[in-house]
Amino acid sequence: MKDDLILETISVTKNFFGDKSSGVNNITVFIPKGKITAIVGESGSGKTTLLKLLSGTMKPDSGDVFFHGNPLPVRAAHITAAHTVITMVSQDNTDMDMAANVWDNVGKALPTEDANYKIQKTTQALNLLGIYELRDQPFGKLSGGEKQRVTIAKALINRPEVLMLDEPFNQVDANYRESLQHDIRQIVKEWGVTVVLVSHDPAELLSMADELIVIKEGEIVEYGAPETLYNAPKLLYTAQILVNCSELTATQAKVCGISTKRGTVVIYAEHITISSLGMGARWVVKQILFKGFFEELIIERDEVTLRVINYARRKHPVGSKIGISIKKYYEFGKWLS
Ligand SMILES: Nc1ncnc2c1ncn2[C@@H]1O[C@H](COP(=O)(O)OP(=O)(O)OP(=O)(O)O)[C@@H](O)[C@H]1O
Repeated sequence: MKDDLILETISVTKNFFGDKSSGVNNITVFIPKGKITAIVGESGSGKTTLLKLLSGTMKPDSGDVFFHGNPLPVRAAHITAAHTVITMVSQDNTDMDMAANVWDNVGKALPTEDANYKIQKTTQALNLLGIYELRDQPFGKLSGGEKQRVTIAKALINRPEVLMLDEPFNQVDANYRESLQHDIRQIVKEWGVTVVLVSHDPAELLSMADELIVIKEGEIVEYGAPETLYNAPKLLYTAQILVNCSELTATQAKVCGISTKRGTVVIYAEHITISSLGMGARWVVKQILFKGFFEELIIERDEVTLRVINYARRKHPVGSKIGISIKKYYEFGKWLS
């Protein structure tokens, strides 16, 4: 095993009730040390199962999981304070005491009764996640985002080597999410802690993760740096997960002035510009999605639908016609313009 890997699975399979379409099949994956690796994929693709196998909280039917090159022992699903090397934060907050305050919830993860040590470590963990001011608040009364910070503080208090996060931003509103992502990145940099996380919304992780593992129907289908997978996905599945794009058949592509010998081309919304209004404009604006400082227009022509990013907001109402110019499009394997 290379020094820069911390966890690896070799041909790991875990099915539920003997159903091969459940869980994960024959997965070999390497988790780099001190980096953020995100497992992405459609719902039910096996993300959480893989996370549990990597954390040693689920036993594979076959195959091996190694931690620092040694077999990873399987332990109880409910992680106790003694399990300090790999910690897992799940979405359900089941190991948090709703009535107890933030301080007690976080401090109880320490495997010691030494009062001074507890004060020092708990203060440090709360400060790390920017929640020291919440220390006297009952956990149950916090917002989703605050709760998530508390559970992460608790998971980090014993300075684990690996932090596993299952959908960490699910309950967190958009503003709060960015600062939490930023803080997790800081901790990774400062402490060298390895993070493995699962997300439903991979687009938001493009700036956060160092590596992406793309999983489909229980198998890993692509793996690499977010930028690489964004710019040159090998599979349509990956493009659809990571990018705001439209998939067109060769016949539909013709409507856009694209002639292709492939069965499918993909057009990213960001590569379409609005070029004309009035006479030459043949695309009808069907829907406008408000995205803050820009809009996404859903446009249609001859039963072809495209998505277009529009920064000049409120200029093209529903029902109006526009002309477009497509800067480039993607045929799997190469960009064309
Ligand atoms: N304990 C279980 N018993 C039976 N089937 C299970 C169990 N856990 C997972 N599965 C099945 O295995 C498959 C993968 O589930 P998993 O939770 O790993 O997917 P996921 O990608 O994390 O899904 P989601 O994004 O919806 O949370 C699904 O078909 C799921 O129904």
